[in-house]
Amino acid sequence: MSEPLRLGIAGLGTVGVGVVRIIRQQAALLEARLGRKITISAVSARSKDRDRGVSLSGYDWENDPIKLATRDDIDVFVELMGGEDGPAKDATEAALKAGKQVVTANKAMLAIHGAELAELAENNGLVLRYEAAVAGGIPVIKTLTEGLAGNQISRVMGVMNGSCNFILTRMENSGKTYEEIFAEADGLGYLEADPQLDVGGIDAAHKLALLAAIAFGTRPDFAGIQLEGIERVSIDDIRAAADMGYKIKLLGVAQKTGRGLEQRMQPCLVPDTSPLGQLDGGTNMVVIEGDAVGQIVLRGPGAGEGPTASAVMSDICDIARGWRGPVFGQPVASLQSAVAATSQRPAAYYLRMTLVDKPGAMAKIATVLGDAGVSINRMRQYEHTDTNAPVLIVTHKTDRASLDRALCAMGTTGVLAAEPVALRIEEV
Ligand SMILES: NC(=O)C1=CN([C@@H]2O[C@H](COP(=O)(O)OP(=O)(O)OC[C@H]3O[C@@H](n4cnc5c(N)ncnc54)[C@H](O)[C@@H]3O)[C@@H](O)[C@H]2O)C=CC1
Ligand SMILES: N[C@@H](CC=O)C(=O)O
Ligand code: NA
Repeated sequence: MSEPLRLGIAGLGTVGVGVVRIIRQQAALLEARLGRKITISAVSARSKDRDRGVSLSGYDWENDPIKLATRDDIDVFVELMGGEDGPAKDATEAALKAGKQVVTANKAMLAIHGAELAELAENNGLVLRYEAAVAGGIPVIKTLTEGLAGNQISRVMGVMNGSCNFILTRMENSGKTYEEIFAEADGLGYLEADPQLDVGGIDAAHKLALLAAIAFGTRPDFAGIQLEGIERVSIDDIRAAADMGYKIKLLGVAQKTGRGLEQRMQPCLVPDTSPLGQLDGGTNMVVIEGDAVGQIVLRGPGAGEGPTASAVMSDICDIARGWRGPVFGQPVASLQSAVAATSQRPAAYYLRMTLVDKPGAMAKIATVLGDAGVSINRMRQYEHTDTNAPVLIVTHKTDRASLDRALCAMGTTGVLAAEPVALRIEEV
C-alpha cells in the first residue's frame, strides 16, 4: 500500500463540504480503487465555528489559506474559495511554489490567470487540475484532454450556466417575464452572490475560455469572447421562437476560423427537437465535434454540492494514481496566443419586428432585406387589433455584416414601431 495522499482544503462552502463528505463517507471505496488512503491534514475557511453539517474532527484549522497551501504535511492543495484574484490566486501560487499539486473548481481564476498558473505548475513539474470548473459534474475536461486526444476538434459548444437555462426554460413554461423569473431564481438561491456573473454570461464565458484553450491549443482568452447575457431576452421572443420551432439558449460556441479563434457566448436559437433545445432547467450540456469521433453530447448537472465535489474528487483520484498531464492538454509553452475572430460562418437569423400597420410596410422590409442580400426563408405576421403588426422572419443563411446592413436600412424606412430583435440560429 502506498503512502496516503494528504490534502489541504481551502474553502468549506457548498463544494468544500461536498468534498469532505465524500472523503469521509467513501474512504473504503477510494482506498480500494486507488490503493492508498486520501486524508485531509488541514482545512481553512472564513469562519471556524460555523456548523457545516459535516465533521471536521481530525483536521487542523488554518485561518490563512496561504499557510495551509504551504504546509509540510500536505501533498495537494485543494482551492475551493473562488474569486478571480485575491486569496484563491495567492494561495494557488504559493502552493505551486512550495511544490504542491493543485486542484481547483475556480473557473474565474483560470479563465483569466490560467496560462500563468499553468506555467508555474509545469515549470515545477506539478499538475493543476480543474474538472469541476467547467460544467460541474460533467467530466468534460477529461473527455477533451484524454478521451478525444486523438481528434482535431472543429467546434465546442454548449449550455454551461444552469441558472440562465433555468431562467429561460422557466420563462417559457410559466409565461412570466425575465424580471419575475430572475426574482424567483434569486429567491431559490440559484444565482451567484453577484448575479451578473450568471445572467451577464460571464460565468459561462469563463468556462468556454477553458474549453477553447484545450480544444484549439491556445492560451485561455476570456477577453476575446464576444459576450452577451440573457437580460434582454424577452418573453415575447421566447414565445415567438417557440412558435417557429426553436428554443432560446445562452449558448457558448468556440471554433477556429480562417482568421483566428471565434468564441461567442450569447442568446441563440436552436431547434426545439435538438438535444440542446430539449435541455430544460439547471442542467448543462456540452457538444464536441472531432474529426475522428464525429459529434458527442455530454449532459448532466453543472452545479451543486454532489456533482461539483464529484468532479473535484476525480482530479484528486487522478493525482493519487500518479497522473501527470499538462494543464491545457498540451504543454503550456506550446499554446498559441489566441487571435480573436468574429464568426465567418453564415447563419440563419430570427428577426422579430413590430411594424406600423400601413400599406406597403411589409414590402419596405422585404426590399431592405433583399437589397442587403438577405433572403427570407419563413415569415409570419400575427393577427392584431392595434395599430402595430407583429412580424417574424427566419432568414436563409447570411453573413452578419449583410444582416447588419439590412437592420440599419430598416431604421430609415419609417415602418418600424420598435427596435427589431435579431438572434442567430445556431446549427446544432
Ligand atoms: N457551487 C457550485 O455549484 C459550483 C462552484 N464552483 C466553484 O467552486 C468554488 C467554490 O464555490 P462554492 O463552494 O459554491 O462557494 P461558497 O461561497 O459556498 O464557499 C466558499 C468558501 O470559501 C471560503 N473562503 C472565501 N474566502 C476565503 C478566504 N479569504 N480565506 C479562507 N476561506 C475563504 C468561505 O468561507 C467558504 O467556506 C468557486 O470557485 C466556484 O466558482 C464550480 C462549479 C459549481
Ligand atoms: N452559477 C453557475 C454554478 C456553477 O458553475 C451555474 O448556474 O451554472
Ligand atoms: Na466538469
